[in-house]
Amino acid sequence: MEFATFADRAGTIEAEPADLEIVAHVRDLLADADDVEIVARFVQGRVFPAWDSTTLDIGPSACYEAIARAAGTNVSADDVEDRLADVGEIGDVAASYEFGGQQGLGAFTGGGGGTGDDLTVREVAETLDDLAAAEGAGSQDRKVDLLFGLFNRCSSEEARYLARLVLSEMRIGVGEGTVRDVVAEAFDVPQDRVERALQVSNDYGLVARVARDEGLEGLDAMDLEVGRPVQAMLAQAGTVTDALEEWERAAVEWKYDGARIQLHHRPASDDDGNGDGESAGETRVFSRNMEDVTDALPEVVEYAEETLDVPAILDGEVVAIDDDGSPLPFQEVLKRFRRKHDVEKAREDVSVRPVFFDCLHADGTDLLEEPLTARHDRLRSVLSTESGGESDEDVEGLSLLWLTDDPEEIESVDADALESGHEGIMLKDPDSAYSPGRRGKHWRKRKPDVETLDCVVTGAEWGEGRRATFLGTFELSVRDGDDLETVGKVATGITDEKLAELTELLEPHIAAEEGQDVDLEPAVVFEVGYEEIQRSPTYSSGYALRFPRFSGVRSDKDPEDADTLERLERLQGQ
Ligand SMILES: Nc1ncnc2c1ncn2[C@@H]1O[C@H](COP(=O)(O)OP(=O)(O)OP(=O)(O)O)[C@@H](O)[C@H]1O
Repeated sequence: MEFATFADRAGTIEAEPADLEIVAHVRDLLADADDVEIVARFVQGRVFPAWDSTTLDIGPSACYEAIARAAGTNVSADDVEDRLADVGEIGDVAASYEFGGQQGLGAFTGGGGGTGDDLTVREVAETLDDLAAAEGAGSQDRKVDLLFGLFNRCSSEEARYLARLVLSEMRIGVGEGTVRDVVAEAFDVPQDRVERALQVSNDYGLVARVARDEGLEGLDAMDLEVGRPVQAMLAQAGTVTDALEEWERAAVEWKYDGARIQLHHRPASDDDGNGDGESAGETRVFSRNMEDVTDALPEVVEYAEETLDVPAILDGEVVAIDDDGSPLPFQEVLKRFRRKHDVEKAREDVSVRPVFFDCLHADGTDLLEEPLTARHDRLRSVLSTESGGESDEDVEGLSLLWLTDDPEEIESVDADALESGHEGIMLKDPDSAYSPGRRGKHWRKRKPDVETLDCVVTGAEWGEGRRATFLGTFELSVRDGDDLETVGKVATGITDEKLAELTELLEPHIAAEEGQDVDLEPAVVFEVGYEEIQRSPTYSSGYALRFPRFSGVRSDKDPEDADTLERLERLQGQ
């Protein structure tokens, strides 16, 4: 499909207010697209599959520079930025220039430019792949060159959607749910089977292509793949009473105070069955958001290599421990989690150990549909280094599980969990399947402490005096659909050292500044405690947090994972 056609259809979808009509337009778009795999991603504003943590790694200013270069010699990146400040949206800005005819890479890549001649969605996808792959010295220049080459071949409308795609701001009203429904409709396959295929693959493009080319049979044949992460099953807050009432008995586990990991392991073998001799084996570790964190957690890799002798996908938590093996607070894990350099040194300071509580796949068999208790049994057997007869306590790295209908036993498990330095307990429905990406009622978390909120940091103020070089007084927001609404400001509970760290973290996300006030693009999530939620006209959410306290950065969460206005309202009503 030509990118011009895609841009034209995207424009129609964006202008359409009615949901049903949007679905019809997207359905026609997918049905007409030869490159349905790419179009199904682009229309959601995705360049890569949902499971793939590859990023373009190109900031707004590099994008402005590419636009400026393609727009002509009289335009600078600053002009683009100024226009953005006036117009407010990068798509409108890009569409306001005339591109093409600039000498440089665009001229060599066959584009006459400006008329949307023959740029295809595939060429855009391939160029963005190259752009993402550029690394090392000079890579930023190479990225700008590649992007310039694309813009230089764009008509205004193509440029509008290219700019938005590159900066993850597509926003034409097409979400995951729409694409899921549309794939079912467009290729005449049942919705629940599309849903299942999405759960195991996490790839809307692939599912669309398989549905089109291979129909139901192809979809049903899609399985989990070791190495391709699955969305984590999530929990709701809950009580013991509710759990026992609904399920009669509950599977009770400690709620380990660490960070979620998903381990994908394929052991090395002499022969992988393909008749082509040896296979090297592979271990990958993914975070809650499916980012590849393997290199940061060598202990987990070592554990897998020592323990597992069948291919497996395991779900668990990585916990930081002190020299005696006692758990350290969650923030210590996060220090290790995204560490890219000096991992060995970091490991000397804080070491981590994995604890696994679920098994999604073992030795060629997917287990998502199996009941929790069966998955736990399978987990025990894959983690057991000696054969047979071991209890959970004897198996290193296995989360303990109590199956009980006795509230007193649950209380005592809870007390032990807290005593051991963990967060409390999880209550799980023993008969439930594993539902990737769902925050369903089959998993419930029970935490003793007051609730905290995970808020997006949307603004800040430069400090005064000795704090003049630090950002402080952070503006907090919660999600409301696609919007962010403010709920308060947090300034307390933060040391100077922490402020310096937060400044370093937030400074790249400054979108605008006026005097001491700074607007931040949504990128960072803070966990904050508070005493009360009050109704208040001061903030756009209509609520204010009383005595908000900074408790940490949720670097494992994206703004899309932050708390919602709905949750705030619920908590306020309690
Ligand atoms: N035994 C366990 N079973 C499931 N999750 C566990 C367990 N122990 C610790 N956890 C952690 O608890 C989290 C479940 O809570 P939830 O689904 O609400 O995630 P969350 O939004 O990260 O919440 P929280 O801020 O409470 O960690 C899991 O993501 C996991 O990281």
